Amino acid sequence: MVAPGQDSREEVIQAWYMDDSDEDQRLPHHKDPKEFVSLDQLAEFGVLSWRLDADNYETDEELKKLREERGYSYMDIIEVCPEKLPNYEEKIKNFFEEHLHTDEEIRYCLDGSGYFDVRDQNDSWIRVSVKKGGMIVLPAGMYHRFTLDSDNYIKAMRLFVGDPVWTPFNRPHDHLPERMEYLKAFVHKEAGDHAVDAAA
Ligand SMILES: CSCCC(=O)/C(O)=C/O
Ligand SMILES: [Fe+2]
Repeated sequence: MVAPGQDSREEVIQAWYMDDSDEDQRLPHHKDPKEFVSLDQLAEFGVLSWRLDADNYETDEELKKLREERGYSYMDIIEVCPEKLPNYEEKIKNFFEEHLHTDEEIRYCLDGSGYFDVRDQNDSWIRVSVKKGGMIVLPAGMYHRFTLDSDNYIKAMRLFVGDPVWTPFNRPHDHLPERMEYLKAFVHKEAGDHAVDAAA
């Protein structure tokens, strides 16, 4: 049930600052006290989010429109669990290495759940919990990582503009043009704003 004025995305996507403990990566890792991050704050770092009808993704007009608008021509479905994912242990390890891509990472959770961790502008980790119906876009050039949560299962749609490139560039890869573009657009943007203000 969504209260008036409440954003229904928050039922399936939540974000918070992480603690520094080395405990099991699949635990929530909240700070004490908890420090939540709103979906609007995430959007300031370039992380976009939607809530869609995961039970009817094959016929969903909203998904179709979104794909057309954003040019997401490619789609496949990945299930992350030992029975379904070849080289499961190696993949799980690689997903949790901090990395970036030179394209957007677009994931739509069709079932299960997982954590996408992203860096804020001060390099602190924000944990983004995505459940069934939640779709997120991480911008090209943003450092991030992925882990299953303690339910140990996610089924996700992967979308891409054109032929998919999954290559992860593990940190540090700060010299890549996409990294520099990301910093300019979402991290150093205030410096750019001040320069514009000063010039006005
Ligand atoms: C839930 S999709 C698996 C994670 C993944 O594809 C990726 O690139 C994480 O950064
Ligand atoms: Fe990734």
